Amino acid sequence: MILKELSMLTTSSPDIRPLNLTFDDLKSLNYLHAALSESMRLFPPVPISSRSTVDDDILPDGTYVRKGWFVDYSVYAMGRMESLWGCDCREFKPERWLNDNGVYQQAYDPFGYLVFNGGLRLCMGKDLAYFQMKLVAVAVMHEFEIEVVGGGGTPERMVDPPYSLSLLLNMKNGLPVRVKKRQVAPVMLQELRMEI
Ligand code: HEM
Repeated sequence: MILKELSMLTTSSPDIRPLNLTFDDLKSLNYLHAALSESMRLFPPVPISSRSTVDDDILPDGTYVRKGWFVDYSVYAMGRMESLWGCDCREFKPERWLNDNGVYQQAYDPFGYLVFNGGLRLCMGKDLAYFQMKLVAVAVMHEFEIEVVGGGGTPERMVDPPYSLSLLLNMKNGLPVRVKKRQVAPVMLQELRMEI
């Protein structure tokens, strides 16, 4: 699906010329945006977070916390909760982020998706991060064919390489892939006159 979406940008650019992209082109990649959100739901780059209380308090569910206590929450576990995502919560399904017209929509409950935290402490680089991820994904997919080595699963089944838990979520042994260079010119970002 991502390649199909990408091909809509490439039809006007023969392979020998650079693929000229604008910010609006990147914005229009709804399926890629959804696939990134879905990847981070299952594999959040910041998998666990912690807060300490400045005073005695009572959490919305009635849990009592004393001054100086730590309250941790697992973004990784939240991304796999049936109560938040439904019975297909363990499936990789970018469509859950798209409305009937295929346009990206935010998660129903923004506090159920804390990949970039939420509320007043929402990550200030969120939009920039999506922009960078989309740009890199487009550039790589345009120029290379990538095949996961060792059977990474089918589109219906979630690819689940082993991860090691730390402050950031790292793949334990990396993800071996076979890379084949395609005979195409590189991607250019028009506004920045930048070759990716
Ligand atoms: C996929 C990429 C990224 C992820 C998953 C991410 C995630 C997060 C998370 C979870 C927090 C909350 C930390 C906390 O309060 O415990 C945060 C805060 C923040 N992030 Fe990001 N981030 C990403 C990229 C970026 C980028 C590219 C920038 C800047 C260029 C950025 C700038 C910030 C800043 C300034 C805060 C502090 C916001 C505040 O506390 O008011 N982040 N990010």
